[in-house]
Amino acid sequence: MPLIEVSNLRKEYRNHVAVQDVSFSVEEGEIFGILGPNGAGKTTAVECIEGMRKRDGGEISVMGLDPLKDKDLAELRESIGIQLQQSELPPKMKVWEALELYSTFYRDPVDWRELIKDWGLSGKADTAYGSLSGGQQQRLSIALALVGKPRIAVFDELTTALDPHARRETWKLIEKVREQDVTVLLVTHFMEEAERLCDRIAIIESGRVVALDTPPDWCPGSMSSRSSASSRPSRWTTNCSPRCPR
Ligand SMILES: Nc1ncnc2c1ncn2[C@@H]1O[C@H](COP(=O)(O)OP(=O)(O)OP(=O)(O)O)[C@@H](O)[C@H]1O
Repeated sequence: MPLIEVSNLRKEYRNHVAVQDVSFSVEEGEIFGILGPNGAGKTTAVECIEGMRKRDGGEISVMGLDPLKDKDLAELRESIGIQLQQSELPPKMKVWEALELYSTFYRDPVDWRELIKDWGLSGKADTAYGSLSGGQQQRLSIALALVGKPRIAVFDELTTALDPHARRETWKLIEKVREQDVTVLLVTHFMEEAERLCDRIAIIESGRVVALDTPPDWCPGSMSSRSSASSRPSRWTTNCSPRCPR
């Protein structure tokens, strides 16, 4: 049984339909990518999965739990690690303070001192969040997502603000998360990132899944009859992968 199953998800904001019809499933142990241009509905879709937003239609099952049901949601929050958004921590909060605070959110948290070691933050425990480099902030973000010993981690544009070197370093960390038996849902703008990391990807445009595949089988040309390639932002309009069969 898939760990996450999304069927015909729909979400509206007032009179704007952000997610029209999104369906995919994620198997345990996968790194599953969600790729698409700005405003496509990627974040909205993952927030419905996390239970941060209430869907307007369709079905979602995460480990057999329905994020719309309050009883299930409490259980779900114990099992999903959600990445910190950049503005969520006060700049003066120290690394250890953030980890200790997050530990209080979970029934059975991991010892945050181990996370500091595991995620390369030794020597930074007393450093304020605002004084960390971009890469260090992302390390903390990953560590915070793992405090509750989740089965699923959701990373939404974790590498967008990073330079290419820090981005590649962060890719290694995402692989390390998977090695710890955590299933990863990864929202990204970068095709290269999806190709490098993901077992499968869903490409979302205008609130719909327009391609669902393993990265080597996917290429922008294969979508030309379903969407306008010229309307895609350059950040994710890449050439086909060298592994692309076309
Ligand atoms: N709280 C909100 N209220 C109203 N409209 C919203 C809200 N959040 C998102 N939207 C709109 O819903 C659509 C989908 O937004 P969403 O953030 O899910 O897209 P995205 O694919 O994650 O985009 P990005 O890559 O830019 O983060 C966009 O048109 C956005 O403007």
